[in-house]
Amino acid sequence: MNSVNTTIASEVSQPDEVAVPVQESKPAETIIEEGKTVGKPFSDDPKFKLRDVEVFYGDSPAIKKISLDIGRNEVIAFIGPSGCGKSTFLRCLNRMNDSIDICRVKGSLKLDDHDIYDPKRDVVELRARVGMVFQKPNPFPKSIYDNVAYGPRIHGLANRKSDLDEIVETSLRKAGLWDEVKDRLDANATGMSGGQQQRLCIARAIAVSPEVVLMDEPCSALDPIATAKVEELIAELSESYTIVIVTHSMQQAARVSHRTAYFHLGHLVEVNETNKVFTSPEHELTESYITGRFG
Ligand SMILES: Nc1ncnc2c1ncn2[C@@H]1O[C@H](COP(=O)(O)OP(=O)(O)OP(=O)(O)O)[C@@H](O)[C@H]1O
Repeated sequence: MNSVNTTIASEVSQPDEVAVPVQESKPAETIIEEGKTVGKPFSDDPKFKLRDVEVFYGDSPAIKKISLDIGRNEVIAFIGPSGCGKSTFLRCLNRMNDSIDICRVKGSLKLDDHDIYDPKRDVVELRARVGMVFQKPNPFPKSIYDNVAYGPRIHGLANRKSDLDEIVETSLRKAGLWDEVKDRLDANATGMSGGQQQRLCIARAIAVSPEVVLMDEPCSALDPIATAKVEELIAELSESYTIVIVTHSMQQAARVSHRTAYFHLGHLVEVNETNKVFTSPEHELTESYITGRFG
């Protein structure tokens, strides 16, 4: 999607050289202002409007007053060092954090102007609208067909077998998997390759016609060829869906996303067009990260 020619230092392997860690000049905490994000965190036509979001695990803050809009049909990548809160923030968008007893979420989180955390909200319906693909492919130990048909069945999206067949085929086609599996829809999904399993999980997520797909490091367990297929798929899906992707690969963020958000110690430090983040970041912490000084 974006062709970024800048060298992303931390991803270039130089086998003959010994990496010398470069010290940050100032501690990160001293150059982050709580609630202040540089760049362009807001959009004219937001799908998600997130304001002053804080997340705590027990008494420990994991997300500190983050405000961000996520646009309709935009692909936004969340990047940052391990433990900076990317996954925690992502999981707020469809209340996946609800299953963690010690997790508390504060602030205003709206999807199409409706409160995501409204106690009266139907969380099953929310998760159908905001689907999720996880780091490790997690197909059900059922047939390929039943994996994709599961969501439409429980949400009553197909009255007749022929309608269900059509949803299964369309979803597998959108996930770029139909040709590989059309002759073995009854085979168990656990017998597929890792890359096929991940595309099946994407087909399963889109079978219920979501508006948003959240992806938490969807390629970290895949080889480069399977990764390329999933990335192609993200580009195609972005025509119909809003996509939020957490990735450790800056190359991947550069390839697939329109905007990139850089997180650090629970803060959203910078968000901007992806090209800008990787060629001329505004914040010194973003620059340190993308040039491989830490992470
Ligand atoms: N279930 C949990 N219970 C307690 N603390 C948690 C839990 N999940 C995450 N945390 C803490 O919250 C902070 C943010 O974690 P999170 O997993 O969101 O970061 P991340 O940026 O996604 O990290 P990574 O890139 O390593 O996946 C970390 O300090 C982490 O230890």
